[in-house]
Amino acid sequence: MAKIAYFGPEGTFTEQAARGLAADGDELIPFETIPLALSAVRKGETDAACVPVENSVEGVVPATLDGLAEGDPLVAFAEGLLPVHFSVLTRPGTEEIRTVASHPHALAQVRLWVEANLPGAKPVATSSTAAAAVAVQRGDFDAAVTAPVAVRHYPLEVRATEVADVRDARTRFLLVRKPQQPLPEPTGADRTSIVAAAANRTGALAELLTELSGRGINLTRLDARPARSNFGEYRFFFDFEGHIAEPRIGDALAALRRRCRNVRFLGSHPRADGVRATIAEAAGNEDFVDAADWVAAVRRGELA
Ligand SMILES: O=C(O)C(=O)Cc1ccccc1
Repeated sequence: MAKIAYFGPEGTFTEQAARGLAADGDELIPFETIPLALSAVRKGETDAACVPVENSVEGVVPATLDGLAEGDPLVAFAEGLLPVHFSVLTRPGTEEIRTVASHPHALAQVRLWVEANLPGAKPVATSSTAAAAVAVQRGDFDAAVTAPVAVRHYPLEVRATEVADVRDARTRFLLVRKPQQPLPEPTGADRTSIVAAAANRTGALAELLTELSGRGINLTRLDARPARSNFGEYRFFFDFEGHIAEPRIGDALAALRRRCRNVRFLGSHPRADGVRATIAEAAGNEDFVDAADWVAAVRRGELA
């Protein structure tokens, strides 16, 4: 039985994702912000934390990327994918809707709907979609844009369901934990994540990318975030197909480390969508093993 911190309060999309990833009997504990959920697992108060990482419409969740790049290391060991459409909740009997509250990612995904259906209503950012429901219940705002499950937790009225400007929007969530534990086994449909503070000089990022492309490794995401300490310096977040246990990925990670001392491993785990890695010609694991065996044989004086 594990304890899992999640980005709450109760009724967030992240709670829904955490329930999908948790085992029977696991205890789910809400935290008001992403940094607080990450800090719970760092301090050992929980065994894992569930946080959103990227959305197909709005892109990355900056608090998660920054929270994983800084502080004691954490590694992702599982991921979940949720379809994202929203419900609009009000206090029962509300007639005029002047303010619409939600997490910024949610507001960005219902902007057209709000303009068309609640003209003149002012969007207000809250820490999460469920925090917006709490604020509406308290009387701070008129409407909340929430996950469909939120209405089960808060005594509010559903004014609209299936709200989304972009159909088929999806959000990816991670389960992270401290690194001193075995990594999940490779499955052939895995994702590896790293963050690297590339040097501030011509070609530094291109060199890192070339190490991956030269080994036929397909990137699934590349993001830059400010390093925060020095204006103009950036950290680069790479997600790519494959698992560190594979020779071809191990070889690439060693090369990245050689080029950039400041590289942090953020996890290798199965992909939620089950998409298998594309392997380029002469870049399969057996090619790397065969090449290393050949060098070893030559060194032993057995071949030329
Ligand atoms: O606020 C929430 O419910 C979250 O879990 C973050 C979020 C916000 C909008 C879309 C997906 C996830």
